[in-house]
Amino acid sequence: MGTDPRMVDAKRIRLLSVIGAVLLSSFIAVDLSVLTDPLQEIYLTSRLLMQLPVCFVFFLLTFLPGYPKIHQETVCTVVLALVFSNYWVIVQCWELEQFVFPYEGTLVYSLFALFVFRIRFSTALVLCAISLVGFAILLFNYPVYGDLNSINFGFVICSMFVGLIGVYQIESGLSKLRTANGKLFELSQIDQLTNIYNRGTYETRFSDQLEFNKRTGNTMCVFIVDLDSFKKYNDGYGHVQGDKIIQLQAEMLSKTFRRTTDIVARYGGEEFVVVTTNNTEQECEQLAQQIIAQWETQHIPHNNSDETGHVTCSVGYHFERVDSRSRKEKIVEKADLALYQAKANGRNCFVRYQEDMIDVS
Ligand SMILES: Nc1nc2c(ncn2[C@@H]2O[C@H](COP(=O)(O)OP(=O)(O)OP(=O)(O)O)[C@@H](O)[C@H]2O)c(=O)[nH]1
Repeated sequence: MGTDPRMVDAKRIRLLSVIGAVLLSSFIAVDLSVLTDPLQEIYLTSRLLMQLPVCFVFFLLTFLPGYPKIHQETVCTVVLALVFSNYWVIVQCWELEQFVFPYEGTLVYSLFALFVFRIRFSTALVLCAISLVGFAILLFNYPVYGDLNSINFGFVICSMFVGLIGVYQIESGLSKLRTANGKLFELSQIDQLTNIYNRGTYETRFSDQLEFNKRTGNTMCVFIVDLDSFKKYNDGYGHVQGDKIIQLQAEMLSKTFRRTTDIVARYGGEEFVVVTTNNTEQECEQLAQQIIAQWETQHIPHNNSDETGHVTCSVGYHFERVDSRSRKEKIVEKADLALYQAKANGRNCFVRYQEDMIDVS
């Protein structure tokens, strides 16, 4: 439930600290108008020598590169410093002239921390507990508010309690939202039937990887895998069974291509695409062989198959040493051409793209 340090925007915090300081300063003129000269001196000491410098130090701290990591503790400390300097003013005004300086300002400081700086619940709890203890000590030692001492204390407790409930609700709401967002993000990336990348994710990841490989000069190999006579399989065994075959193909490809840089995706229907980086030509041929061989091992009956009597697939692939001229569309087009050739060769086989290959589709 904690705040992710990456989500703390130092610029926003800085702006808020300036707004806080301006609000604080705007009260000065009004407060001074109700204070006598000796009390004005105390008041100005608290504002000009304590609170505003604390705000300024806070402002400077937000420039630290590691500030997001100490945001919670910093806000808590800064606000407690403001709250206790206010307690100091209350005590001084009372001791000097029995003047009842209002305590409500301290509540505003805490609410600012809770809802404007949006500190997390655990930090808010510490902040509220310490300021409440401070207020209790003040009231216990100085009967500043006379008969209203206990009522005022009760009011402060209730305000803090309401504030804490608010923080808790915001925090748990945000946490649920974050989880839902994560789930949505995952759903937008993953194909629901096969649990591998969908076409959109494949496109983006392929483009990113191609750009990276252009800089490093790595090799890339794109395999297009297509289940054979799948329409007939569906017609004979039903769509539900057909779905299971599609899932199995995805599972087998995911097990074969396990590198973090490998992209295994459902290209559409019963067609899959795999992008792999930094393999040799021999390795790519072995991988294509493996994709075909896996169905041989499974030996799942397909009585309507034109060729073998069991489920098979065809593979077209294109191997390329990437350079600045490499184009995604061209690479895929070549792998696709190789796949058409594999189908034309009688299915259940793999074909590597050759420069002299003509479009047989
Ligand atoms: N069960 C199931 N079938 C699908 C899905 N997506 C596409 N298909 C079916 O896959 C079949 C693909 O048929 P075709 O494109 O004619 O290809 P094919 O019958 O495999 O023939 P070749 O590719 O030439 O071997 C169609 O019947 C689609 O309905 C799916 O998610 N589940």
